[in-house]
Amino acid sequence: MKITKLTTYRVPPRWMLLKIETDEGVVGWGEPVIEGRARTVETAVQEMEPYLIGQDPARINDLWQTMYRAGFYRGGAILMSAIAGIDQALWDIKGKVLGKPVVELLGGLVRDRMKMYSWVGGDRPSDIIEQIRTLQKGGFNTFKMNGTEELGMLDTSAKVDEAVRRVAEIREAFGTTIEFGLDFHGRVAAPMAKTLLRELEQFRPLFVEEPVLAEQAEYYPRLAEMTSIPLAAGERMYSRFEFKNVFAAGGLSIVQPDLSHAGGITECLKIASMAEAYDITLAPHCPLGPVALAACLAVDFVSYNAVLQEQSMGIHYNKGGELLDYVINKEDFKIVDGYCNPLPKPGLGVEVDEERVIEAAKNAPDWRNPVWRHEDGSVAEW
Ligand SMILES: O=C(O)C(=O)C[C@@H](O)[C@H](O)CO
Ligand SMILES: [Mg+2]
Repeated sequence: MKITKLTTYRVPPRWMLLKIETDEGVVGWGEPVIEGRARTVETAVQEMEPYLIGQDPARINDLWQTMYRAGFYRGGAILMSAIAGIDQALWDIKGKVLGKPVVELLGGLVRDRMKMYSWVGGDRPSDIIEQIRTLQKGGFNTFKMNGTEELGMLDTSAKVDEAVRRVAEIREAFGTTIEFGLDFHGRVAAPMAKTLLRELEQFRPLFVEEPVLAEQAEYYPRLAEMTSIPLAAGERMYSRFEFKNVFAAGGLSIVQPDLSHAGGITECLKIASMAEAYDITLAPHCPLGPVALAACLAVDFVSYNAVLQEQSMGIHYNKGGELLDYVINKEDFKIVDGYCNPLPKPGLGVEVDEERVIEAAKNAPDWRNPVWRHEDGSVAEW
């Protein structure tokens, strides 16, 4: 079998889908994208084509290593997202050729169902109680929200109180009938992280995500020393070579590689097993589309340390498109009592509605995250 063609489709709300065709008619789908840089990743995918056209799609490991090493420069959000989407599509092809779900090619299920969580509150957290109540009706009992709005590198007690009050209200309303993670989203600088973690400790959030920016990862062990709140990070780290330094330094309890940013299934499987060796849990980042989610689930169902899976149904970013809009087998993604079952179909398990994708790609948005500014006019971490 030979790879014959790669086609990318940028589609609402802010995703990109990749179709890899072969000379025997088997097609694989991937989701290479960096939110807000879809066109850049699209070009990176096109620049990877010479490594792929005419090659045997079954040789995923050789194709992965070639895409990673042959261009001399490596790593980073763009190149690793391009490789990620191509890798996903190659696993999809392999499963379809063998008539098996990817999980079966990876040694089979380590669990029967996977715990899912849902976002609430939006960019500037609000209406959280109501949104939790609504999602509880859909069976969710685990949630994530932004921990703060814009926050200065050094900010006021009032801002700290605002963040704490929001969390206090959640515990007041739901007690321990629900769990929730707080995403600091890189908005919190080291000077404020210590204060916020100390003040939030009493409410025992399930985790605090990106307690500081990924480029400040040396703070993870120091922050972990002063709090019992599990610290989570990983969406802005892109290969096992980045994660190894963080694992060795300590501090992380949860690692959150993104299957569409960190080299795909081939790379994230390695990151997951490295994490397990350090007693670190796995909770793949996935505010994206159905193929990315399917790739996450393939890793979740074979990784003992997988504990939670993000999914984007109802997420505040999905304006103009929803998780299952481009999926024919929607029923396979059903979430029951907050859990998702393994996707049963061969390959990644997503039957892509290609006509819908092609139609939607005609109005591809150029999604960008907003540029926030502090009161003094300086740019704020979004
Ligand atoms: O889902 C998360 O944990 C996020 O932090 C969302 C962020 O990754 C946006 O997708 C960036 O555009
Ligand atoms: Mg996040």
